[in-house]
Formats: sequence, structure tokens, C-alpha cells
Amino acid sequence: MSLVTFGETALRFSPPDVQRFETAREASIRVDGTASSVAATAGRLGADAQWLSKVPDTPLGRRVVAELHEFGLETEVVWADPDTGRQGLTFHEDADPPRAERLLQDRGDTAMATLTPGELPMGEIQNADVVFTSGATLSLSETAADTTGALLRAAAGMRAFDLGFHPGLWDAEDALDALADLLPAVDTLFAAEEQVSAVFDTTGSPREVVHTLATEYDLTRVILTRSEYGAVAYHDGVIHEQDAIETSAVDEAGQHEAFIGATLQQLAAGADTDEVLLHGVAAAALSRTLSGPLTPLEPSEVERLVDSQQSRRP
Ligand SMILES: Nc1ncnc2c1ncn2[C@@H]1O[C@H](COP(=O)(O)OP(=O)(O)O)[C@@H](O)[C@H]1O
Ligand SMILES: O=C(O)C(=O)C[C@H](O)[C@H](O)COP(=O)(O)O
Repeated sequence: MSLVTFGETALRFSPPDVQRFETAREASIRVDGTASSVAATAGRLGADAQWLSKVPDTPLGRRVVAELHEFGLETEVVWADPDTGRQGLTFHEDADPPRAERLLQDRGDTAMATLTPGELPMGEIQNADVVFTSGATLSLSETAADTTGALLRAAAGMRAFDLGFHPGLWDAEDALDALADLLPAVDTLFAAEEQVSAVFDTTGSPREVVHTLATEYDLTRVILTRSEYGAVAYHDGVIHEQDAIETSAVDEAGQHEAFIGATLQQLAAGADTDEVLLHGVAAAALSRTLSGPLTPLEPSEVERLVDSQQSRRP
């Protein structure tokens, strides 16, 4: 199956351990973007996956694409003149409770914010079995939001979208306005539970929330990710629930994207919803055991974990 994702991938700086940028002397650099991480996971698990983006032709932009290639991800990039826009950056501070981790977004005036529909290979979007992007892409600029709508409307396959509401990129009111325009062009909506309550005016249990969103926005499928509580999905009038698999986390970065990458690979392969969700939580659990936002999962370990969960069922 073919999956095409598009969106910005930031360069993510993090100081070692739980240090603060204010005093840290060094930081690691990794790439971090929902669209590229979802394509990378789906690709590792057997999909023919590709990431599309507009990236500045600068050392930082080339650094992003080089790391994705090193990971084995196929990319189709519009190289932007450095004057057109910059490379987006994020600064992540990990922390032990009660101190909260922090993510500072430095994503103004990026090359991706200037992307117009004509710049991307429309044929690949039209012909893909699944097209995926996220709310972070919408947030970058009005141009990026218009382009996102145009690309999803052009797709003939399944159109999947992750709410991806990250504070520091935009506020809930603007997000809700943009989503009202975009969601008619979406079939499958993924959303993390706490982001749904930050953006939408929904109340009730997770089962009620997925049902309300599906009805209100006429979506074929809604999949709510619920951290340690797993996931809940609505499809065809039926609610499906899946517990998370217990793990201690080395790094929570990338778990959400691992979940989506594995579920899209399964959906496109024709799996039923329960099987899809089980693969999602298995990939997420394994991703939690690996550091960094891009996690090199192996298909056989995901299948082994899925099988071991299935054999425990009554
Ligand atoms: N504490 C946890 N324990 C076990 N699995 C988890 C935990 N947190 C997240 N997961 C797994 O990762 C998946 C995606 O998590 P998500 O709710 O999107 O988290 P976030 O948005 O905080 O990354 C969940 O559906 C679950 O399978
Ligand atoms: O896709 C994009 O453009 C994004 O903005 C993705 C975010 O940078 C990270 O995925 C944040 O992830 P958390 O660590 O869960 O806060």
C-alpha cells in the first residue's frame, strides 16, 4: 500500500538529561515532525511510504532531509531559496515531576509556510492509498492551511489527519476555525485526548467524544489516543476500545506517531479496527522503549507483541 504524508519537520534541540536551556552547555539535535515520523514508522512496518515537504536549501534544511534519508525514509522535497523561508526549530527540555517538560516552538516564517499546491507532485497525492498530514501543518500560515485543504481534496484514497494541536504554534480558537474548513476533506481523524479537550467543545466519556466528533464532522473514523489508557475508535456506528500495553518509558517522544504509523499501515492493508488498534498500541509501546522522536521499530517485534497480547485474550 502507498502512503504519502506532508508537513514540516523541525530540528529538535534537547539538552542532556533533565537540564534547562538556560544553563545547558550542549544539546542533541534530532528531527521531529509528525508527518515524517508517521511515514517513517509505516515504512518500517511494510508500507510504501513517502514524506513530502518544502525545506530551505540551507545547512539546517539539508540536515533534516539527510537524517530522514539515513533512517530509510523516501522523501520528495521542494528545496526553497533561503530567502523564502527558514528551517523550523523546536527546543525540548525533559523534566522529572513535579517539574514539567517544556517544548519551545521556533517555527515562524518557515519555508513550509509558503508551500502552494502546484509545488508538490499532485499525481503522487492523487494516487496514494492513504494521504496524511497534521494540525501543525495547518497552523504554519494561511497559505499552508489553504494548501493542506487543496491537497486533501485532491486525494482519491483515504484522507487521514492528526489534530496535532501544539501550544506555541497557535491558539484553540484559530485551530477550530481552520478545522471547520478542513475536516470536510478528512475521512479518518486521529487525536490525542487532551488535545481534543483543548480545541473542541466536547464533553462526556471517550466513547461519547469519538461518536460526537464523527457525527458532527461527518468522519468515517475517529481514533482517540489516550496515553496510558490506550485508544478508542469509532467506525461504522461501532465503538472499539484497546488498552495500552504497560511499559516504562525511556522516551515518550514519537509514541503518538508510532501509533498512527502502525494503524495507517494496518488500515491500508485491510485489517479490521480491533487489529488496527492493537498494532497501534504495540508500536507505541515499543517506541516508548527507544529514545528520540524517530524510532526504528522492527516489524517482527511488533507482530510478536501483537501475538502475545492476542494469546492473553480470553
Ligand atoms: N504511560 C503509557 N503507558 C503505556 N502506553 C502509553 C503510555 N502513554 C502513551 N502510551 C501509548 O502511546 C499511544 C499514543 O499516546 P498518546 O495518547 O498519543 O500520547 P502523547 O500524545 O502524550 O504522545 C497510546 O495510545 C498508548 O498506546
Ligand atoms: O509535526 C509537527 O510539525 C509538530 O509540531 C510535531 C511536534 O513538534 C512534536 O511532535 C511535538 O510532540 P510532543 O513531544 O508530543 O509535544
